[in-house]
Amino acid sequence: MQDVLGNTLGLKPSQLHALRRTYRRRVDAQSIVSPELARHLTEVSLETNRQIGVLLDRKGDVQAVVVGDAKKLELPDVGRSRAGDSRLRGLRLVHTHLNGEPLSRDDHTDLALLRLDLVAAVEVQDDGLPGRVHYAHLLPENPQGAMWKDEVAPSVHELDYDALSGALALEDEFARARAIRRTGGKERAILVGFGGRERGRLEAEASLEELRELARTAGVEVIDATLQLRRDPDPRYLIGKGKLEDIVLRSMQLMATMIVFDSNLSPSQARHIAEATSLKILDRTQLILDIFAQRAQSADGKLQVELAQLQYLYPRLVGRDDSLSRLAGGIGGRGPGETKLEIDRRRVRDRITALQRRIEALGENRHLRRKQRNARGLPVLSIVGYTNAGKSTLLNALTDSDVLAEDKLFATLDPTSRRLRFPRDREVIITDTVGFIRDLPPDLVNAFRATLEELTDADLLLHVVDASDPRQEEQIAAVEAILKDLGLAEKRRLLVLNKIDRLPASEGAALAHQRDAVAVSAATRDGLPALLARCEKLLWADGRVALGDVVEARDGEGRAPDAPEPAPPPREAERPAPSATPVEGEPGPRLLPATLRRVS
Ligand SMILES: Nc1nc2c(ncn2[C@@H]2O[C@H](COP(=O)(O)OP(=O)(O)OP(=O)(O)O)[C@@H](O)[C@H]2O)c(=O)[nH]1
Ligand SMILES: [Mg+2]
Repeated sequence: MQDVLGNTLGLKPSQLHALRRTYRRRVDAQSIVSPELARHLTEVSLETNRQIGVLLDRKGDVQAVVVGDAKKLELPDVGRSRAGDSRLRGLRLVHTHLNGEPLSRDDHTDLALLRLDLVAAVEVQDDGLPGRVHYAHLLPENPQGAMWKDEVAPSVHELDYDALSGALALEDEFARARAIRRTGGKERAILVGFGGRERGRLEAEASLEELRELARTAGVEVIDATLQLRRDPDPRYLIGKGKLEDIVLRSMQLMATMIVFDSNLSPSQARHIAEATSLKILDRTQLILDIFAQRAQSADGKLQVELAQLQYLYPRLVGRDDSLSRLAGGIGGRGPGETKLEIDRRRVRDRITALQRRIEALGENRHLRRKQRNARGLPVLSIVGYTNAGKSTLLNALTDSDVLAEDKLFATLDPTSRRLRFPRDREVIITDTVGFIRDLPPDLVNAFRATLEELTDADLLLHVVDASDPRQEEQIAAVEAILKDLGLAEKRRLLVLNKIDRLPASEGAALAHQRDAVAVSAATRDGLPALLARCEKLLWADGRVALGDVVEARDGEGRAPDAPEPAPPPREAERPAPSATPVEGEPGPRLLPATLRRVS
């Protein structure tokens, strides 16, 4: 015979014996509870002054007998909930309430989180007999957004709810609703922001807004967003257990398939939260990594993203593999290559080492290619800036190209280079790079170090800022911090305030003056001549880089022997300045499809 669970300490042997005998009882499959079982429970309950509960399966057999205290009953672990599944648990909870109280918050939470078929509370009367019965079952999605329905029966003899048919009908409804949702195919996410001592409300709100953009970029449908303010993060659940429960309940109501946290979760928080729900859990870093994985085009890019994902995942792998299997596909589980993430730690470690080697090797190639590409030792101008600032649009405007530019974060992953011709036959190579973002995951910075190496070759960095974004100050600071991280703090740079077409006239110029920047609109080309003049001055004013002796002046290296002969510069008349040609070996920009292209 199975054991009695829960708060059994201090029970008399006779009471324990009576409780054990409960396992022998059964009710018919349709009834919530039989009058006999109810009476047995209320009698023992009165005698022990504790709540007594049973979990009944769909055949009506007793699966567990649980003892609580006078006010509540804690259910044993009945296995992880299978939310996302349209089925219910196949168990109903029938327990006693000693003070005539209705179903409690805990009762409802258990009903929803454990996906029980039903929860019932039988009132214990003073004479030990069963009184009214309160019960609740889940509801299918409804316009009121109600999660469950509460009912009361005046006595156990007047219970006319068919528990079995009710549960089966509900499962049908859930399955239907899910099938409809699925046709959309998108993940449905609840976003959770977090603010506290370290990050105030305004900052947390702004960050949550940005997370929304990230989610949109990742192709996730955001169905709800909530901000939790709390002095200090909860070490286990970040936002605290109660709040997490609320969110999980809400996610069930809204049929969410994932919860995305705006803060990064520690490995232990990720584990605890994953244990509290079976929804997919993602944090900010994982979402960013996923976007990168979706967007990586080049061999380099794919390897770098995979490396970053594995490095992030590695400390989060703990013996059991179900946190892994939930990462097996879709948002957050997307590997850029064929590799599924369902591999154990050891293999992850081996893979990390192998990736690092390959990236290194590619890095050497890249270095060579760069040298060949720039055999003439042209000055290099690199565009950097916050994601979505308009870097690619600026490159396009300056060089008449059509590099992909769109209103999404991280449109650009792979560096793209073009030649940009100034008046007087002066030429530079201009490079577009991956956008930066605040709290850029360190693993990602590391992984992309190879790509960002290009920046170390730059003679001048154009730091592009979206001057119409209210968060531009933080964005500038975030970019500066990352540049410093990359050892580029000393690089010469020019601040370019973009999108001034969105500002009231003359405000752009005033801002630019204030910050010693150049105000432009890459969209309307406003301010571009001034920008070019400024660049020209910075690049050539000191005579360091002058056409003709650039090779020695730059790095003392001549053109690689197998590099193609650079085409003679076209005459001014043929090619109005400024204008661009793609770097040698590449067809003209207009001939290529409008996808990301790299110069190799
Ligand atoms: N109004 C206006 N919109 C602009 C301007 N420059 C760029 N945009 C828009 O801003 C959005 C982002 O532009 P991108 O050029 O893709 O930005 P990016 O900095 O390359 O972004 P990532 O590669 O994603 O980091 C696009 O929708 C552009 O059309 C501008 O001067 N004015
Ligand atoms: Mg871009």
